[in-house]
Amino acid sequence: MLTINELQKTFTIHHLQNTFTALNNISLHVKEGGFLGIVGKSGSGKSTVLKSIYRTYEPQSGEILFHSEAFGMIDLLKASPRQIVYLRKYEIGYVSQFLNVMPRTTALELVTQSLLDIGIKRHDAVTRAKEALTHFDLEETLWNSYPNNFSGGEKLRLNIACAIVKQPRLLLLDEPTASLDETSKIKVRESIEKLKAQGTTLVGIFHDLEFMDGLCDEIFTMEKYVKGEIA
Ligand SMILES: Nc1ncnc2c1ncn2[C@@H]1O[C@H](COP(=O)(O)OP(=O)(O)OP(=O)(O)O)[C@@H](O)[C@H]1O
Repeated sequence: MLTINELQKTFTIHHLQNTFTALNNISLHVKEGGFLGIVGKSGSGKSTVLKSIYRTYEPQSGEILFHSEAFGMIDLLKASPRQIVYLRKYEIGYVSQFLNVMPRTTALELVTQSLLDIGIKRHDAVTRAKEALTHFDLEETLWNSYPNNFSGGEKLRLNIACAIVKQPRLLLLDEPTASLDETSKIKVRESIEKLKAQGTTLVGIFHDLEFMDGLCDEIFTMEKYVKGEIA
């Protein structure tokens, strides 16, 4: 489903005129329906890998081969902006700790919209959106409120609902449970298990190794790259 070959990403800090390597020849593979957990020290490049797959970042070299339903085998680094927009809409989901709120869009409308975007009829979209919000324990009193004033945990649960409700073929999870309490974490785990059972392929970063236990099929450990050496 996803094969990364020799991925290299450097960042240039312009005001310091300094370029450093964040990813040095990363190669990994995730089979269809599998769950790969990425672990490693802080700053070792875990989020950079996910952001490169989602094409938020553009790596300098390497390949990210994704088995797309629409485009067949595609190198995400070479995909056109249109193809990336399509894949983000229909095939690849990304959940982080942060919510991109749309101005004057209520929580319910936000989740509904992500279903309307993929062609679900409004009536069904609203029903499924309500089910997702209920599942993630977002109080009904909040459904018609604007999320910019939500607490961190509420925003996060809304964010997860928006991504999961679309049932993407590949779901990238960038520490989505970081600020959640135990009960909410269990909800997220249940949803991930359900997605897995439906055949969704997952790549996730979780600091909480207990959370990953029994969920991941494989673990990839990032090694921090420092000045030409593996630290
Ligand atoms: N947009 C950026 N511009 C400059 N440097 C960046 C950028 N994004 C990440 N980095 C740097 O790249 C390195 C890897 O960052 P990344 O966020 O991928 O690490 P991580 O393993 O996910 O860390 P953590 O576990 O702390 O979230 C870090 O040194 C970070 O400061």
